[in-house]
Amino acid sequence: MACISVQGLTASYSKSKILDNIDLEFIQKKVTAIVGPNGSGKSTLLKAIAGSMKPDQGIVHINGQNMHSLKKKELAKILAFLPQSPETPKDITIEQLVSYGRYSHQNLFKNTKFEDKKIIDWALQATDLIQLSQSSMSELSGGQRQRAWIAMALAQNSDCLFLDEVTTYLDIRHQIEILNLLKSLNQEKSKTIIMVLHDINHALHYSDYIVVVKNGKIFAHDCIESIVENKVLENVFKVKFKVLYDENKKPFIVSNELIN
Ligand SMILES: Nc1ncnc2c1ncn2[C@@H]1O[C@H](COP(=O)(O)OP(=O)(O)OP(=O)(O)O)[C@@H](O)[C@H]1O
Repeated sequence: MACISVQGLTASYSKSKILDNIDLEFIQKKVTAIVGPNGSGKSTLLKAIAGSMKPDQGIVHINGQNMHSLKKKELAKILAFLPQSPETPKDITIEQLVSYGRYSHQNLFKNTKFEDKKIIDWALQATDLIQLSQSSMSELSGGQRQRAWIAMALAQNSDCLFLDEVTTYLDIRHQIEILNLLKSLNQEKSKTIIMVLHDINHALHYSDYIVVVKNGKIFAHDCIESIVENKVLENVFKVKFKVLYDENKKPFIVSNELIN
């Protein structure tokens, strides 16, 4: 069953059309990686689907509901979106930033403070930020800041997570920690994860499906096995990939040769 269905999505900046009449269905409770060349429209696609950019045309349904008819708080309970370079507010601590993730769950009549605090602490723990929780966001390294934003998205505790290049700035250990965490949220808490990734091996290892974007269109959308079998990634990136398999029969690629 699709949890997010996109029909006829077209989006532009000023007068230049970036996304051209896109139809797409994301499968509920699965991990989908969006890959494609620089400038192909991946971030624009994520923004337009997540509602942070107004499309020219098209409709997005989430769990059968027209996304544009949902109030901000309702949408935030269903979907958390972490853009590529979020603007960091000055003079707030990591813990304060993460607590913003609870906004959609708070209301005037019900005291949810204890539950909120528990989830905020869990998100800080999961992103290895407990020791830094009282540090100011303006004093952090790029990777620490990125982890704080991830923690905020996790604290939102929504069904779907939309993440744009979530591993940017992270060292290899934190990259794997975050990707393992996302996979476990998918497997144990049935979260639907949709993430733009540049690292093809991460996409092959951590996702169930891959969407390939090229020139503002969907070039392919398939399971890992078919994407690899049909040499889709070679065709789109024009790079020769040698495909190897790990002990769990998961494919990974080695590449150092361009296709002209
Ligand atoms: N705010 C903006 N204003 C105008 N043009 C933009 C803006 N953001 C992106 N673009 C243009 O839209 C096109 C698609 O950009 P987008 O960021 O969606 O691509 P991408 O596939 O995510 O790229 P990358 O892999 O480099 O992050 C590019 O040509 C880019 O220059």
